[in-house]
Amino acid sequence: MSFILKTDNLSHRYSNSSWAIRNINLEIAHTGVVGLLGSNGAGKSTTMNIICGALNQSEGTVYINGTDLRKHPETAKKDIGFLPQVPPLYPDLTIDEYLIYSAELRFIEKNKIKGALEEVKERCGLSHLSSRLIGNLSGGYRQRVGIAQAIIHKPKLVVLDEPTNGLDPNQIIEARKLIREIALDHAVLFSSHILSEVQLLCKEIIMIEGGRMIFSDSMDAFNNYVQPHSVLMRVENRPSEEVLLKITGVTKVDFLSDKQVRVYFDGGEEITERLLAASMQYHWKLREINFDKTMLDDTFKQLSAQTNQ
Ligand SMILES: Nc1ncnc2c1ncn2[C@@H]1O[C@H](COP(=O)(O)OP(=O)(O)OP(=O)(O)O)[C@@H](O)[C@H]1O
Repeated sequence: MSFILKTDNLSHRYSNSSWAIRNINLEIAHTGVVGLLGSNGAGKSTTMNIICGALNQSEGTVYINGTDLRKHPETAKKDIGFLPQVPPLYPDLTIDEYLIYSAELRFIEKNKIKGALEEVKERCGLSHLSSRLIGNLSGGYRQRVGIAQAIIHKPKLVVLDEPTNGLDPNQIIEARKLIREIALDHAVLFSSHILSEVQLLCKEIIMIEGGRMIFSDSMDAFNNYVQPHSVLMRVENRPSEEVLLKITGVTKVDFLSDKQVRVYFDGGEEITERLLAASMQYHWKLREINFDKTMLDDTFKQLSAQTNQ
């Protein structure tokens, strides 16, 4: 199989400190969005900076479309577009001036720059703002300009480091839409520390924590992993533990008070129907029932523990 991005045991330590990332093995073979999820300091930016050639790794290899980035940076970088965490924007330039400059940096032939500029502005919804100074743009539009410079040379791989950070909810929705469109004909590596953000955008997810990869699979597999395993019930009349434990699927019961009980279960969400039926039969007077979603921190812990076994 040929990969747009492949990393072999990528590891990095800043000067003499401990490993910032260790043995990161990534493979991206097709278009679409791959999410790189990790809490602050997990190693996302370090990984992305290395993949884009902005930082030299201490160990390991990055292949872009089969080319070793360290050995042949010019060839490899033609296929990379990068929006770093702090976008490299010049507030005193207009959008046109900045994107033309970006096109020149990317060695786009002179007679093709105008076409590339118009196409990328159209794609990123910037055509009506061509001569606006970047310094006068809203955060959302600045981020679009950042994305535009990352795709102006039509790279196979687009790397976006926390592109929705600092945007307001409407701007986040717009940015998400744009990233989805770009992912139709590019492979996009997208980082975030927000699980729901990655769940909304990505078909595949890679989680790193403490510089190590702790999960890499489809979003479906991840969602199955974080399926809720307990429900919280609020009732008027305290149920009997014996009755609860006899309900199919129920594995454990914790009484938080006489009116609040956490029920652990194996299996799917049909548990609620069984609890509802039991409530009718035993007159618990069920007032509320909610799934306890596994918190991201817990998920990190569970996955880390599993990986380190
Ligand atoms: N220039 C640097 N010098 C020394 N240590 C660094 C440097 N940059 C990052 N680190 C350290 O490397 C580790 C990984 O940081 P990195 O910025 O890659 O994480 P991140 O997942 O991108 O976090 P964030 O979302 O906060 O940017 C952290 O322990 C961080 O303190």
